[in-house]
Amino acid sequence: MARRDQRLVPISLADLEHNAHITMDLNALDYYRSGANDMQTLRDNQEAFTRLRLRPRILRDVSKVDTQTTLLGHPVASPICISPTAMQRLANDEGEKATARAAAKAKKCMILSSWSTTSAEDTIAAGKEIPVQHDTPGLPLFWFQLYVYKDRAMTESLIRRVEKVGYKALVITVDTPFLGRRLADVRNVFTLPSHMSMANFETKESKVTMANILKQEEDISNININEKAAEVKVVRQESSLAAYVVSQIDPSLNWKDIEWIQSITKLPIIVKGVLTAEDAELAVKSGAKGILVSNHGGRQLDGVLATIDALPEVLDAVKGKGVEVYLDGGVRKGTDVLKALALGARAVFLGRPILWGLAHDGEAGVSLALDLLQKEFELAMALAGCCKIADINRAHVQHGTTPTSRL
Ligand SMILES: Cc1cc2nc3c(=O)[nH]c(=O)nc-3n(C[C@H](O)[C@H](O)[C@H](O)COP(=O)(O)O)c2cc1C
Ligand SMILES: CCCCC(=O)C(=O)O
Repeated sequence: MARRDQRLVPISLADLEHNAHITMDLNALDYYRSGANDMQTLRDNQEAFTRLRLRPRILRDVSKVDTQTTLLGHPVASPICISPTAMQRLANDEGEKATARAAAKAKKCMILSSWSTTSAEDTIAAGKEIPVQHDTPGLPLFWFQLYVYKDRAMTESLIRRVEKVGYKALVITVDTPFLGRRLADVRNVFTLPSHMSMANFETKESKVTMANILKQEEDISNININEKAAEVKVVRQESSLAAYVVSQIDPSLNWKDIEWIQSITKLPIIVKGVLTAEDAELAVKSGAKGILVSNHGGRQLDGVLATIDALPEVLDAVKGKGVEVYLDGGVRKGTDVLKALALGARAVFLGRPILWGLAHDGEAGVSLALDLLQKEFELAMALAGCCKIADINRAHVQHGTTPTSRL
C-alpha cells in the first residue's frame, strides 16, 4: 500500500491526480482543483456517473475494437477529447505545447483556451510538428475556445488569427459572464506567476489590462502574507482572475452576439456551457453546429445539474436538427465515456485529468492520461459487446438502483 504522500506509478487518472496533488504548489493546485462555493456540482459531476448502470451485450465477437469517429466531419481516432483549460504552464513549463503534441500524437481533438499561457499560433505549431502516422485512422484536430471580450475589435482579431493558423471551430464559452466564486482562489489571492502571460493578448495593439492586474497582484505579493490578506480585504476581496473577468469579459453577451460571431466567420460555432433543453433550442436557432453540455467543471454556478444528468434533455431538444452534442465534467473512467456515448453524446472532453497529466510528466504525462482512458474505454466497449462507436446505443445504459454508498 502506497503512503498518502508518495507518488504512484499511474495506472488510472485518479493516480495522476494523486501525484499532481503531491507535486504542485498550492496556488496552482487550488486553482485547478477548485469548484465554486460548496463544490456540490464538482462532486456531482463524478457521482452522477456512478448512478448509471451498464447493460452489456454478450457473444458479439469483440476481438477488434475500433474507436474512430468524426467531429463536425473531421476524422479523429477516438471520441475522447481535451477541454479548454486556462494557463497550462502552471502545471508544466511546456504547458499548451505539450498538450498539443500529445493530442496530435493520439489524433484526438484539443480545444485551446483563450486564456492560454502559449499563443494560439505557437500551440497549433507544436501540434503540427508531430508527423501524422497514416497507418492508423484519424487526424489531429484543434478547436479554439473563445471568451468574448467587451472589446469586439479585439475579439474579432483573435478570431482572424485562429482562422489563419488552422483551428477548425470556435467553441464559445457562455457560462462565464462573471467568474464563479472559488473560495480557495480568493484565500490564496490566486496569481499567475510573473514569468507567464496570457499569451494571446501580447500583441502591441491589444496589450490587455491583465498584465496591469497581475502587476498589482505582484505588488501585493511582495509584502508579507498577513499584510497581503489584509490588503486583499480592503482592495478587492477576490482573485486576480475574477477581477480580470470583470474588467474584460462582456457580461451582456447574448444570443444576438452568437449570431454576430457566426456572421463574421466561416468556422462552425460550438456553444459551451449549455445545460437545459430551452438553451439547446436557442443555440440551434443561433446557428450553432455543436453544443458542449458543460457546467465548467463545477466552477461557475454551484448547484446546477451534473452534466451527465443534463445530457438527455439537451439531446431530446435538438434531435434531428443536425447538431452534434458533446459533454464534459467528471469524465474519469472508460465506463464514464461509454455511459455518455450510450446516452447519445458524440464525444466527451477532459478538463482536469489533462492538467494532472501535465503536472505528472509534461507531454508524456498528457499522453499517459489520454492513453489510460483510451485503453479503459476500449475494454469497456469490448466487455459491453461493442466493436465500433456506432454499436454503442441507448440500450447499453439505465439508471441504477443501488445506493452509491453501498458500491
Ligand atoms: C483549471 C481550469 C481552467 C479552465 N479554464 C477554462 C477556460 O479557459 N475556458 C473554458 O471554456 N473552460 C475552462 N475550464 C472548464 C473546462 O473547459 C471544462 O469544462 C471542465 O474542466 C470539465 O470538467 P472536468 O475538469 O471535471 O473534466 C477550466 C477548468 C479548469 C479546471
Ligand atoms: C474566465 C475564466 C478563465 C479561466 C476559467 O475558465 C476557469 O478558471 O475556469
